Order: sequence, then structure tokens, then C-alpha cells
Amino acid sequence: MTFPPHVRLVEVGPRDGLQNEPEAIDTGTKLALIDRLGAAGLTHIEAASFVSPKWVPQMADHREVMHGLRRHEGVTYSALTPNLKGLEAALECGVDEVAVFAAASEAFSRKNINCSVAESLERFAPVLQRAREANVRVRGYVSCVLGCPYEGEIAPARVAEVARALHQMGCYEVSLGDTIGTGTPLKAKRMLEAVTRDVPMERLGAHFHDTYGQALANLYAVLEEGIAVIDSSVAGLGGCPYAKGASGNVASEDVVYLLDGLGIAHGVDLEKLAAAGSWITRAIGRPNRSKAGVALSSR
Ligand SMILES: CC(C)(COP(=O)([O-])OP(=O)([O-])OC[C@H]1O[C@@H](n2cnc3c(N)ncnc32)[C@H](O)[C@@H]1OP(=O)([O-])[O-])[C@@H](O)C(=O)NCCC(=O)NCCSC(=O)C[C@@](C)(O)CC(=O)[O-]
Repeated sequence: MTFPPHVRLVEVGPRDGLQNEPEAIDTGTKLALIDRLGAAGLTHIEAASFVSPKWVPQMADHREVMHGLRRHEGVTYSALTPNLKGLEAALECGVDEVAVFAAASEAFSRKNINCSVAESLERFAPVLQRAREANVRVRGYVSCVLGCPYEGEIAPARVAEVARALHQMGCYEVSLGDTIGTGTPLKAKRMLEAVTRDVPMERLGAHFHDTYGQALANLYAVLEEGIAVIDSSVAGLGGCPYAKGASGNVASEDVVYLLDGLGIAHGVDLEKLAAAGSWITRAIGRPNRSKAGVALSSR
């Protein structure tokens, strides 16, 4: 059993965590959260999403968020950009990095971005081209890697195919999303085994939701295989607007606690992170879904 010596956390709370909130969250609250996350030592923060405000109203203030950032040194502030329109707007706002998002499920792709998987990949090609010209790195997501809310089981070979396409078109990293959190450790290992036949492990990240309480177990399983990039959301905020019933990402505080226990370096100050989690859940009136966060904050 060999764990990676260091894991990079990609904090997706301000985007994946907040995108599904039914009540409007003011830009100031989002900015204060992002600031606290940077102060806690997170080096990669997904801050906004340049998608259609009709589709995801909560992310409509993407410009204000990007312009209002109090930037911490060494932190990459990224945003989702599903097409050229989103990319151009994100570049105007000085985004450090962008992400395109595909799915391993046809039905989910249509619900989420209104096109087939093949069409989405075609749409991403000019996004990658333009981002390259602007010297901005592109991350790729594959959703539904361990199950789809519409199609059920997803074949690992299909996940591998989409991950390979994103990698080949120039995504520096491909994040594997268990969008609805139905995965279990053995399934996660098998999926990863299939994907790493086509994409090197060091180019992959794990993006697991915790709907069935399996996210930490799944992360442990893929850490054992060598995954060294983990997406997580402070206080376990979130859910996907196009995956009914899906709960938040694995909580960042819980991941940090797990990594500490395994002796894996991560560079995050757990106390500050837990304080950020308590603060945002109070600010938006949500339960804190991080067990470690709740335990630390109530000491
Ligand atoms: C992709 C589209 C735009 C296609 O949507 P569409 O309706 O097919 O596109 P369209 O080109 O026909 O445009 C429709 C309208 O949207 C506007 N528009 C078009 N593009 C943009 C843009 N970039 N920014 C702002 N506005 C935009 C466009 O200008 C037009 O405005 P109108 O003329 O009607 O006023 C739409 O389906 C969309 O925005 N989807 C976003 C879905 C989304 O954000 N989902 C959540 C993120 S993915 C996720 O959470 C999963 C992940 C990544 O976390 C991993 C995991 O857990 O699995």
C-alpha cells in the first residue's frame, strides 16, 4: 500500500458547493468565503462558473466574484467555462485557470449542458485552443463516473473514453466526478484502473460526492492507487442542479483530517478551514455536513 506523499486539494465549495443553493447568496458572502479559504492555505479554489444565468442563477454574479477577489499569493482562482462565450468572459475577468465539463452519460450531458457528449467535446476544442493562446490552463471534468441519475450504471470503459478525449485535447488534469455519490470503494478502484490505461495517474483528480456516505472510503481506495489530487467542498456544501437528490461534495475538513491521519502532506490549516466551514454554514443557514468541522468547531 503506497500513498502519495502530498495531495493537492481543489476547493470547489464556492462553485459546486453554492451553485445549487435555492436562495440568492450575495456576492460579498461568496467573496468572504473565498478569502477565508485562501487564508486557510488552499492553493486551488474554484471561484465561479461562467455558465448561462438562466441555467444556474446562483452563479450569475461570476464577473463580480472574479473582479472582487482578494487574491492570496500562490492561489489559483479558477472557473467553469462550458463554451467560448464563457471563456471570453472569464478571460476578461483575469481568471487563472478554467474548466470544461463533460459526462460519461449521454442523458446527463443533455440535461446539464444541452448537448450530446460528442457535441460537448467538439464545443470544448475551440475553448482549449483559445485558452492555450491566452496561456490559461484548462482542467476537464467527467461527470457520472460511478453512476448516473438517468442511466444508472456507467461502464468504466466509457469513463475512460471521455477522460482520454479530454486529456488528448489538452486538459492538463481530468477530474473524475461521482456526481451522485453512488460509488463504493471497489467500483472506484475498477473505474480508476480503466481510466489509467489511457490517462496517467498524475493527470487525474477525484471529485466525489457524499450522497451515500461513501466519499471518504472511496477516496481512501483511490489514494491507495496513487491519486494525488482531490476535489472537496468546505462544510460539504453542494449538490448538482441536474442530479436530483445528489448531496454535496466530500467535506474539505474531513479530507484534511483523513490525510493527516495517513501522514499525507496537504498544506491546509485545518482549524482555519473548519472556522470557514462554520462561518459559511451560519451565513447561508445550512447544516454543516463536515463531521470533522463540527467536532473541531464545538471544542
Ligand atoms: C452550456 C449552456 C450555456 C448551453 O445552453 P444552451 O441553451 O444550449 O445554449 P445557447 O448557446 O443556445 O444559449 C442559450 C442562452 O444562454 C446564453 N449563454 C450561453 N453560454 C453562456 C455562458 N457561457 N455564459 C452566459 N450565458 C451564456 C446565451 O447567450 C443564450 O442567452 P439568450 O439569448 O437566451 O439570452 C447551458 O446548458 C449551461 O449554462 N449549462 C450549465 C450547467 C451547469 O453549470 N451545471 C453545473 C456545473 S457541472 C457540475 O456541477 C458537475 C461537476 C463539474 O461538478 C462534476 C461532478 O460532480 O460531476
